[in-house]
Amino acid sequence: MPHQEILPPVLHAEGLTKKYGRRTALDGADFSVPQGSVVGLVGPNGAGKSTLLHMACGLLEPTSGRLRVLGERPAANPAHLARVGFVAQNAPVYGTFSVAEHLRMGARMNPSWDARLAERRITRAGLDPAQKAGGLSGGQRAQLALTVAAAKRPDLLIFDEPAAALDPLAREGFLKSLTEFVAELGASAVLSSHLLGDVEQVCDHIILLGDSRVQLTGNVRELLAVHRRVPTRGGPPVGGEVIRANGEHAIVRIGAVPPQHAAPVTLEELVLAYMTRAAGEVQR
Ligand SMILES: Nc1ncnc2c1ncn2[C@@H]1O[C@H](COP(=O)(O)OP(=O)(O)OP(=O)(O)O)[C@@H](O)[C@H]1O
Repeated sequence: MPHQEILPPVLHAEGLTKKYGRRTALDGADFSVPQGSVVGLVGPNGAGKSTLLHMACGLLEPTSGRLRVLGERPAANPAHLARVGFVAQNAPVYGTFSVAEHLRMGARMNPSWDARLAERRITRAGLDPAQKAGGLSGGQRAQLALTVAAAKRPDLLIFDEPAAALDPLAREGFLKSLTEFVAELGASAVLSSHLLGDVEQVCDHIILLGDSRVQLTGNVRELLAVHRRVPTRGGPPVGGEVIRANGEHAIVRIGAVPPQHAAPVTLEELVLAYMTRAAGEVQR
């Protein structure tokens, strides 16, 4: 049998907790995501998404618990730092530097810099190398930030709300580039987003945060396979755990004997059901 290397999870958390003073941003999070995944990190405002991403990049230390990125402590050493590319919220770039200067700076700072990949991508995105980054549109800026993060050939790309401010066309272009980069590099990616359509389009794994806790996590296809929308006309649904009952339907996590008249759910319905349940628990 050929030797198969077992890769550590791209992200692995046990009891991961972050407090800012008395405020708890993340409370005892447990999850594990296999390498090669594209992970959607979703949840309402203030759920702890940026906090989690900043811990994964080593910008913040957990208060307690454990987080491993590609099998090591976040930013454990320069070699590990080089394996992770981070694009912060609003795709920050240096306004007075040209596109070409961004690439030169990237080459100087990263030993693994792939100049050909960077130049090819800049051309494909239609960016003028001589243009100052301050004059780029939001979509162009996002493409530049993505290229700079990806040209160091990381094993993991992390994005904090990468497409939030982009119009639908620019967003589509950005998500297409992201998917192509991930495929070309053979990398994993984590992106936080409020846009469930984007998550559905590019992610094969989700982590849903709500009320500072993990409400749902797993492979999207597997999660969709074990949830159903069930009519509530004939009384409360049987055959599973009711996640959310809403007027005529309930979203149910199916048990050993699936409920009758059950229909498949979309990722949006699933996420909304768990988010609503988490919000209800907070109000109680
Ligand atoms: N530096 C900080 N000091 C104090 N509290 C903070 C700090 N950063 C975040 N918080 C709090 O921690 C919680 C989680 O914030 P975080 O920014 O991680 O959420 P988020 O899910 O990324 O939100 P959004 O979707 O609005 O960007 C919030 O209650 C927030 O007010």
